[in-house]
This record gives sequence, structure tokens and C-alpha cells, in this order.
Amino acid sequence: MVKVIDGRRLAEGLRPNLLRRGQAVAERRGAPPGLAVILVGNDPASAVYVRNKIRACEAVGIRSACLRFPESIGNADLLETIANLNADPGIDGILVQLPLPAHIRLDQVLEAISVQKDVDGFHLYNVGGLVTGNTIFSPCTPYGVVKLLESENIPIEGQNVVVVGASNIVGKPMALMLMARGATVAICHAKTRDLAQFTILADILVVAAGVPNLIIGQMVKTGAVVIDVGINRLADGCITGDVDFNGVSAKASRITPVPGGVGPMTVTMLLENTIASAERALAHQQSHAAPDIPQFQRA
Ligand SMILES: Nc1nc2c(c(=O)[nH]1)N[C@@H](CN(C=O)c1ccc(C(=O)N[C@@H](CCC(=O)O)C(=O)O)cc1)CN2
Ligand SMILES: [Mg+2]
Repeated sequence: MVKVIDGRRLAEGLRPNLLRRGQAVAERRGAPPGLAVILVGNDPASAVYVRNKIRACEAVGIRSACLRFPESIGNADLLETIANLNADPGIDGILVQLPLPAHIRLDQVLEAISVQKDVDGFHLYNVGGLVTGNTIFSPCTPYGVVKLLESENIPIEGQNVVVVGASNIVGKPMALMLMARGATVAICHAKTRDLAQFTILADILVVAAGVPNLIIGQMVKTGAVVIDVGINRLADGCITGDVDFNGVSAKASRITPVPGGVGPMTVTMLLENTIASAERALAHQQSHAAPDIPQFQRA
């Protein structure tokens, strides 16, 4: 009988401790952890995600500010906004909601964010740190998947993991994070021939391809753990993942639903990173020690 992993419940279970940590920061430095969210344009899904993030911040005592810009904002103006936030001591985390309009230089925007405030983990230093073990912030979705596996006491070390999808924000960091925890990892992507020959070997199958029903029951090993990271909006407005939930449930030992699986954990890991950033800033301020991490983009 398959167990459905309730990501909403897991995420809610992590909140009381985040609230305590946020309050401790506020008491010790006289200001709560602060997050700046930059939203460019009018993408309705992005607006929903940003609203959810702001609401989640409120629930754990993070002071958040949403900076909204029109689709037409220039690259230089966006970079200047980020430079100002880097220099603002009340801001511990900066995130730029993706996707950005095509005329914006995503690479420049992500590299402009101070490494110490890069709570999305998208700066090259943090991306590279996933390879070397020096990362300061892990990207929220794969971090949420790791937390979800750990909360369910699902072993990672020595397991065969197949990650379907090789995006920069989910698939690639996911593979590196699981490899760092001792898994044997294969990454499949849009050019992979005969996807099923790989997925059938997975003890843990993580799917982040953006294709509804890409994974069906016969592609999954009996007893596998199946993590569905896909978020696909159907014509009727409903949201569905990349996994045929009913068919795969007949084979898997555990499965995450969409919605209510990985998504809520993504938001909670943003809270975790923002509070961790504030704690790090406080510890550094009190120790008067030399910074332990590079001072990119600091004022
Ligand atoms: N700067 C970033 N941009 C984007 C990220 C990101 O991590 N950082 N990830 C995605 C969108 N995303 C967060 O920004 C995100 C998407 C979905 C959810 C979520 O909780 N989904 C719910 C369903 C929500 C709904 O009904 O619409 C669920 O799965 O239960 C959280 C975060 C791209 N951009
Ligand atoms: Mg571009």
C-alpha cells in the first residue's frame, strides 16, 4: 500500500521552530530577519507564488518587502535595486522571482545578488558550492526534497536515484545534493532515449520535467519512492504534476502529490534560508571575526 507524503503537513511542522529562531534573531539584534522579493512583470503564477512567500514570511516573523516592477524595467535599474538591497543591513535575503522578461540579463541579475543574501541559492558561488561542498544557501526546491526524504526517514546513501529533468533550479542541483549524500545518481532529460530503461532502476525517482503524466506505472520499480516536482497548469485551471499519480501509486512505496507535496516545502526552505542568513549575520556581527565567506557585492 503506497504512502502519500503530505508535504503541507511536513512544511507546517517545521514552522514553529522557524518562528522561534526568527524571534530569537529579533530579540538579539532588535530587528527581525528581512527578505526582499523582486517581482518583474505580470505573470499570474509568479504573482501567486510571491504572495504565498510573503504570507509564509508573516507566519514565522520574517519582515518581507515585495518590490514590483513593470515588464519594461531596464537591466541597469534592476541591478541598481539589487545593489541597494545588498547594502541594506535590514535585508538578510534577496530573491528575484523567475521567470524574468527576455530582455533582462538573468546571469547578471543573479550574480549581482550578494552571496550572503542569496537565499534562492542561484548565485554562481552557491551553485559551484554544490560541487565543492562550500555552498552557503541551497536552492529551495531541491533542499525541500532532501528535507522531505529526511523527515520520512528515507535513506539516501547507497540508493539508486534517477532525476528526470536537468534544469538549473531543480534537476542539476538536486542531483548534486543527493550525490553529496551518497546516492548513485543518473540525470535524464529531454534528449534521453528510452526514459523507462533508467527510471525502472530508481529506488528514488525525482521528476522535474514539466510534462504532465510523463511517468506512468510501468516505468517505476515496485517499492520505489517517487517525488513529483512538476507543476503543470491544465486548461481547466487545475494543477497536476509530472507523474500519473494513480498508476504510479500502484507500484510505489511512497509518493508525493501535486499540489501538496514538494511545493510547500520549497516555500519553507526559503524561510529556513532567510532565517539562517540572519543568524549568520548576527553571529558575524557579534564575533567581529573576518568573514568566512567571500564578500561579493557588499557595500
Ligand atoms: N526565484 C525563484 N523563482 C522560482 C522558483 C524558486 O524557487 N525561486 N521556483 C518556481 C516557483 N515557485 C517558487 O518560486 C513555487 C512554485 C510552486 C509552489 C507551491 O507551493 N505549489 C503548490 C501549488 C500552488 C498552486 O496552487 O498554484 C503545491 O505544489 O502544493 C511553491 C513555489 C519557479 N520560480
Ligand atoms: Mg534573458
